[in-house]
Amino acid sequence: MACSSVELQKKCDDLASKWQALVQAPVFDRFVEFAVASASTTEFFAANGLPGLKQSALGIEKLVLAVLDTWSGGPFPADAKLSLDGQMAELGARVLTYIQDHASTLLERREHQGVGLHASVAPPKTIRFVTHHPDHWAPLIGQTGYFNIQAQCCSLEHCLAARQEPSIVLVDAHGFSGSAFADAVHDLRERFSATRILGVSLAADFDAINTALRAGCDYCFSSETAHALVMERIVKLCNTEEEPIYRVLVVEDSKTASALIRRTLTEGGIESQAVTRPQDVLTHLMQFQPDLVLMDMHMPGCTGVEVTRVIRQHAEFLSIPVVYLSGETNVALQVDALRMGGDHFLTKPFNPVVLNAVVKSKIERYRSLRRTMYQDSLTGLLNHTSSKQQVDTAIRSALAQGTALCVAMVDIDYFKKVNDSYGHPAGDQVIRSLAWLLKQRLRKTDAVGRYGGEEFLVVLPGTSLAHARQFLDAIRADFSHISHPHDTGTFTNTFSCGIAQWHVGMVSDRVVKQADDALYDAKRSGRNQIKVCEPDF
Ligand SMILES: Nc1nc2c(ncn2[C@@H]2O[C@H](COP(=O)(O)OP(=O)(O)OP(=O)(O)O)[C@@H](O)[C@H]2O)c(=O)[nH]1
Repeated sequence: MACSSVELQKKCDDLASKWQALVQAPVFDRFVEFAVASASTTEFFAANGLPGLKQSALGIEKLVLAVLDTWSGGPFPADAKLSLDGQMAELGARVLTYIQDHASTLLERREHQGVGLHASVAPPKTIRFVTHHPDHWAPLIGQTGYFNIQAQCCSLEHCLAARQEPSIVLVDAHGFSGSAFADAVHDLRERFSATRILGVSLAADFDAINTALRAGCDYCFSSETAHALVMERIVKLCNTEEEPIYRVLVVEDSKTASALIRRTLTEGGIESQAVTRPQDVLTHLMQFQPDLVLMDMHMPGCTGVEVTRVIRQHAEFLSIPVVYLSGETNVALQVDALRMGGDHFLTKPFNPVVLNAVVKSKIERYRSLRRTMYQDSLTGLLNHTSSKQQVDTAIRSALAQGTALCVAMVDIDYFKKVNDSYGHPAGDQVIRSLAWLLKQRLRKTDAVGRYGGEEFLVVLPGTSLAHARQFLDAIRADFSHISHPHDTGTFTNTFSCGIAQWHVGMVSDRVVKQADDALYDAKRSGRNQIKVCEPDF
């Protein structure tokens, strides 16, 4: 969970207080506030990795949206009130149980990640295998330890009785009869609020997957899925990073309308800034760096379409989503506005739940598009250009803060032989394994990128040469034990590494070159080892 117990309780209390306000005075404005809060609560649970709580909140949101469609004042529908009362009480009880079970949250523990030695920072994630065939999963369980994940096989009853929620439960459908698998998943979903549930060994048909998802699985795999793909999902789930908060620039000349829009965005957990003069839009875009622009259509001296056209003249804002929000009901004009570089059109008065949903879905798309520009597609790490930029950024901050900085080059040994002996896909899997391992073991402040084919660049701010060596050597030793699957068995592999320490006056190319020279030294000295570049100042 990425939030603290206090934040979780606050979110739940906020929803409850809006519900109470509505019960006391059932007026439409209060209902809209409750509607927005319910959508925001669902998203809050989803964003913080709480799928069980999300499911409960979603039930409330669905009821609310049904009422929003039909009710606009007068006595609040009695059946809806009864259902909402029940679901609010159930959610409150579930949140309370969850908080009591989690005296120290992952966030509280995570805060320690910025300090100390790398190898001891991240608390291990836990995965439980609920299976009738432990031998089948033994090789995969053997791998997890290297990724700082504690795995264990157990019975369903044992798993349900656990005091601490595991990060992941993998439920193996093989060996469950009739509806027992769906019942097991359902019980786990009810019991655990944050655990991700993986259904494996399912029949590869629509009904089997749909039933598993309905019961509460978050991810489904058929019996034909390779273990490597299940492992990839497990590592990804354990590797989640926090998304930076969404940012929206509101271009609107009416201060009242702007305040209303911004309040709705805040309810949805979105940060915003307002521009009342269209002429100031470029300055705000540069300074605030939003993910989306919400644009009024008619402003004094300028239309929203004209402002969008000016924005689109700047290469860096060519793809930023622009959503028009206007009282304009003329469809031809709306279509024209979209043709002129807009992405969506919402009419005023706006439905606040829909506004936040549109804004968020547009931002998600935009961010994932941007990610492809700086991420390597095979590993999800930074690509060559972005990893070099990370070195420059780290040098600037080491200079400003007067702290240490080390840069390392990591290269898989005899990789050509892997491709030649086991095939290119097996080679790709080795590259991915090393990428996951590095990512899993680094601190939030470190950076790792895929520098070339089987070569990685690691940036370790605030780290001495001795610590960098100790940390990377532990990873080297672990990597050499990981068995990689191929068609008829498994094989192991090693890597070599060179480390250089940055000193004041060194440019990024020089420190990277020194790390590369040290890597060459490690290769020449027999591989599967680490060499450091001795300071030459
Ligand atoms: N499977 C796979 N292979 C790749 C990828 N990128 C580069 N390679 C291969 O990686 C191999 C690198 O080989 P070499 O540079 O000779 O190095 P090596 O065999 O690892 O030998 P040493 O580095 O000296 O230990 C080449 O055969 C490339 O084709 C990739 O994305 N996937």
